[in-house]
Amino acid sequence: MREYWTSFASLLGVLAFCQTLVQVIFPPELRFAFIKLFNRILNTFSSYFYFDITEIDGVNTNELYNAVQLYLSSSVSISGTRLSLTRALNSSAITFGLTNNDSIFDTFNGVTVHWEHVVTQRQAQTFSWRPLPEEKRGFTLRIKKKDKSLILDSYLDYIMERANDIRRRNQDRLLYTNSRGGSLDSRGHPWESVPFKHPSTFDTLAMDPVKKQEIMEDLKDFGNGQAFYQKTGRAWKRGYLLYGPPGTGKSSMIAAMANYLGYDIYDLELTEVHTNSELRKLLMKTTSKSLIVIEDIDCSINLSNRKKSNNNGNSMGRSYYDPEMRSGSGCSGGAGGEEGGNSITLSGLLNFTDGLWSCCGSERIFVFTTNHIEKLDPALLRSGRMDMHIFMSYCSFPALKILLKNYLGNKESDLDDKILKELEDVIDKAEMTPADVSEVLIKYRRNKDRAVRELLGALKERAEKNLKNGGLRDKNLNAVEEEEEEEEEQEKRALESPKEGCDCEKENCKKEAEEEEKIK
Ligand SMILES: Nc1ncnc2c1ncn2[C@@H]1O[C@H](COP(=O)(O)OP(=O)(O)OP(=O)(O)O)[C@@H](O)[C@H]1O
Ligand SMILES: [Mg+2]
Repeated sequence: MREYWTSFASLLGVLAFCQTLVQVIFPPELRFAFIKLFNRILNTFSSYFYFDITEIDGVNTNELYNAVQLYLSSSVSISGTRLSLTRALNSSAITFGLTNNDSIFDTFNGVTVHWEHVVTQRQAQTFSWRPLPEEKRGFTLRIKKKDKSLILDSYLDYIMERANDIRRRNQDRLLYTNSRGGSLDSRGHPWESVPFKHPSTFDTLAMDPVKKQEIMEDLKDFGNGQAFYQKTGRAWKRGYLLYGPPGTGKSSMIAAMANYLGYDIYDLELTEVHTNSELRKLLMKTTSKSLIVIEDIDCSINLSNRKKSNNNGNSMGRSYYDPEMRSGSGCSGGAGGEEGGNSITLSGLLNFTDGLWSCCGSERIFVFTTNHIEKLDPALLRSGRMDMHIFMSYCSFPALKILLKNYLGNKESDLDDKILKELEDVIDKAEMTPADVSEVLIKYRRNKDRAVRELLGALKERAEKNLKNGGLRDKNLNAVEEEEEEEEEQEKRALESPKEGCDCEKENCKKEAEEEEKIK
């Protein structure tokens, strides 16, 4: 041991002597060049490559530095006794990382590399447009020369990807809106964002479990489908159309999708978009891994330019009518056509979802919602644009069981068999939305038995009312059809009626002329 210390002291002595020699022999301006040359000679004989990744690259922040920091924070092999903890803005998670001048080994594709977090004091600045931090921070990656070509590029790509993943997972979801009506913020961004904290998940969503599972699997396949989309030459995007009466969970489903995939939401207010090119610009400013949502699509765009045949009824063979016709269902105004003074068109919207521009960025999901699928143009509904059509129905028995569990903590076995049977018998006839059912459950939730009884009462009452009205949905659907027929008839009459001074040979022109003659 003593010998070891003696040799160590001699080595230090030699080094100190060399340093003094360098200082004496080389003037300060040559000293730096000498050290560089010395390092270069050392590197030539070294079996390693070293890569410095500094925090600030010139005057710009180096994205790779931040990515490495995040990546290493997730590394399972971090085992030091001192770690740095950070919580970023808009993040609810705390990440830990290497402290100053600490180091760590990492393995990628069977190759081991070494990372060192290097922190030094920055030399006093004379003048700079942008004040730099006092500390100069960076990571040094040491990698064996023979391994460099094998892994360097793919390793760095992997780090960037992992870091983005971690960032997204740690960061709160963001909800973007374009409600500023086309004006840009100080950074030239057309979207405004707020943290998105909707608690809806697929667990809380009341719907048929088989359908729910199918949607979840579809979303998962999409999220993991990069290679598939690449291989098949398809843009990595998917469209979902959610349709059904108000209060059946369309918006809740969107929130559940975003929470499930960890995506941000872009809530596109079409009435605030004035031209097709503005729509395209908005699309270009969305990030990947996001849901682009247009709610109540039938109210957002004027579909009067659709072909007549599409206007008449339900081209998809599905239709329903909301008995309580909420105020929004009338869809006043809209973004399109002369009424709103906007020139955004259906074809602009189709291009938005499926044109070449829709492929800028990737991994994006378009979600449209509507209460009236029959009003939508088939072009909008076709596969490739809206790949999956999801009908959000009135509360079914399986959905009711989910609501009872969520709101009252009741399992199926907790409920009396007789009540359960009664609920099952009446639920479909009642045609109550999950929103209506939840309202009853919220009101009486402190007394579970009463809540179930009250719900049963409300369902029976609604079922009876529906029976008396001869099935509200059918009745109202007929009313809509009659109204549409009447409108059509009026349009036909308007087309056929003679204009002033008309001298055509049409039958009704002749008749009217005769009548006028009689009156005279
Ligand atoms: N399927 C459902 N599962 C769980 N909760 C639901 C469901 N449907 C509705 N709700 C409850 O009702 C409320 C309204 O639902 P939501 O806003 O999702 O309906 P919607 O279909 O989007 O209605 P609208 O067509 O009017 O926009 C939600 O806050 C939610 O609590
Ligand atoms: Mg909604």
